[in-house]
Amino acid sequence: MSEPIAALTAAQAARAETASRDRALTAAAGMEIERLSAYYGRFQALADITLPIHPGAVTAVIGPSGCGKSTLIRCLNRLHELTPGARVTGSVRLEGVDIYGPGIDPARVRQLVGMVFQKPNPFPTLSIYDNVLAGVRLHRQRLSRTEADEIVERSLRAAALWDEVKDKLKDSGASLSGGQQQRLCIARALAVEPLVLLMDEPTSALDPIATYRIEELIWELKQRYTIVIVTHNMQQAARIADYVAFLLAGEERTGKLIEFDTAQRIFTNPKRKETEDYITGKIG
Ligand SMILES: Nc1ncnc2c1ncn2[C@@H]1O[C@H](COP(=O)(O)OP(=O)(O)OP(=O)(O)O)[C@@H](O)[C@H]1O
Repeated sequence: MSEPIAALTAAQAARAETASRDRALTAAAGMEIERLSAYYGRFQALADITLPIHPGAVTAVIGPSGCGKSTLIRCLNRLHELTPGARVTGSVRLEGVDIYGPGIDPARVRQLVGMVFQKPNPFPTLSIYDNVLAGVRLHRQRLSRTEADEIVERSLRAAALWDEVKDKLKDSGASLSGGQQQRLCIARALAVEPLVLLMDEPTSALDPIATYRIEELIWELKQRYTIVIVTHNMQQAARIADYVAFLLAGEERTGKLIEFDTAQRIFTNPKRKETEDYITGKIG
């Protein structure tokens, strides 16, 4: 078991800090979702989902509106349970360790499995510089100026934003364009050294050029991170995904996994008729 994963409990978090940094530089982590069901109160939003998230690859989660795509990825970093009345059964393993297991610190899980949302959400009152550091400061009380500068530059470079903002780091995050704001949010997520990056429709609020830049960035990021992206856009899934999970909800509105395969198989030769109907636009 690798060092940062073994140290998901709060007690070991400090020792894991360095190991996590080293690891993030070298290898991406895989996840295994097994018999996962998710509920909002008595309503079952997802039933019995089992699929692998392959390391260093992009997995796209697709399916019609309301089939449970967002719910699924929110279960991968324990965000789902923050909704009052929400709960999860089954397991999600990160490098072999069940993130729902006893003694696991959810805050640590959310650090290792980062999230970027649909609408760019930089903190409007914070500068670009402080936006990048916002998550880091939750985990590290003491941060020298040199360390902070290094994290800001490394994260902004990784998010392909450094050249555009390096001369105005003290400007408000809200002064940037929508696409730049989304890359700032990606920089903020990367600054805490995650192993996996979850993206919930990260380009749906962006114009085609900003979308293209984010897609290019996702290509670069998968060299170092495992990425799971929710998208409604089939062309986007075909362009960027290595693997695709197709979900569908029946009349009872509970989402189920219909098919998981390589993107190439899903888009050229899906096994299930429902998948073919969805990707050809007949349903959804
Ligand atoms: N906070 C909540 N309380 C109760 N039900 C919810 C809540 N959030 C989502 N749901 C329900 O759970 C189901 C799955 O929602 P989810 O947002 O995960 O679907 P989705 O596939 O991501 O949809 P979309 O593509 O429209 O974003 C839907 O029936 C939705 O109405």
